[in-house]
Amino acid sequence: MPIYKKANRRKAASYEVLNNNVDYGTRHIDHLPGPYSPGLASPYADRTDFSERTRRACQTASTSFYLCACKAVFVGDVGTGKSSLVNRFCHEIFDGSYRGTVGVDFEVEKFHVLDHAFSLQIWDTAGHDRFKCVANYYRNTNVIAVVFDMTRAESLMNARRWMDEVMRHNHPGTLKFLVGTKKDLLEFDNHQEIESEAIKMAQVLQAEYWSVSAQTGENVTRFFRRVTALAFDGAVQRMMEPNNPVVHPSGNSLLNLYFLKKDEKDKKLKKCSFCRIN
Ligand SMILES: Nc1nc2c(ncn2[C@@H]2O[C@H](COP(=O)(O)OP(=O)(O)OP(=O)(O)O)[C@@H](O)[C@H]2O)c(=O)[nH]1
Repeated sequence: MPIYKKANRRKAASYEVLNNNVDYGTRHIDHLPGPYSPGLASPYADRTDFSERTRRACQTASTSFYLCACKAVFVGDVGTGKSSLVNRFCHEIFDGSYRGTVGVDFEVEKFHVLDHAFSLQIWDTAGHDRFKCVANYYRNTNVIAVVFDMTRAESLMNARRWMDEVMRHNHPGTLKFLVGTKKDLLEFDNHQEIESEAIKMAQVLQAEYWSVSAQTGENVTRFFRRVTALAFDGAVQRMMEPNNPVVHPSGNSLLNLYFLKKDEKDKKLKKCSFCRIN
């Protein structure tokens, strides 16, 4: 029996048959997924497992906590494939036609990390200059993914500008990724060539590099699982440091209200240990 779901809340009014091969097990994470390539320099190269403190906090029977959603912002030049990447992961769909994002779109993906419920808010922003006003949404993000099109070198050159722009609004500890899309369109040699440039750029940006294809799905799930696990690890660490200034993880009180209302049951039973929301 095929599953039907609205293809995209904003972009299309049509309904598409979802791929029944969606592996919902990908939302359960009990080991920290590795980086794109273990040999590549990455600021998080040594993060190959959850930190001991996080594991202990999650395993201790007496520790019961509820983490607010972490926020991941996707930015990059127009048409680089941000929406396609997000839609491939969230809905297992790929649409070859192009419909530019208007302003900002967001998805919420629910995970179970080390047996704790955890949500990732995915903010998919428009690359077009006329939506520069969306910069307000860059605030208080936990993860920044600068997306470039591997078939368009200039989109890689612009990655620095995008990273600087988002980092102006954020803490230096924000997790940073540089993601090359449309891997399927490149021959092996071309891919190697652009990849070596991208790795240099990732080092400059102090970001972890990934190469993906929304068309084939290559590396998409791996990438999102890595992002989620690192964000979770960071959130648990911050939760355990009560003396640190509380930086609100999602940066949008209206959205938090929405999630809290949605999880009314959870709210009654638990309170967010990080945000101290009662
Ligand atoms: N072959 C191939 N095409 C892709 C891939 N990812 C995206 N595309 C195509 O590239 C075009 C732009 O993709 P979008 O996902 O809409 O790009 P975007 O970055 O969200 O664009 P804006 O919202 O305007 O910033 C579309 O025609 C997609 O089908 C990919 O991995 N492989």
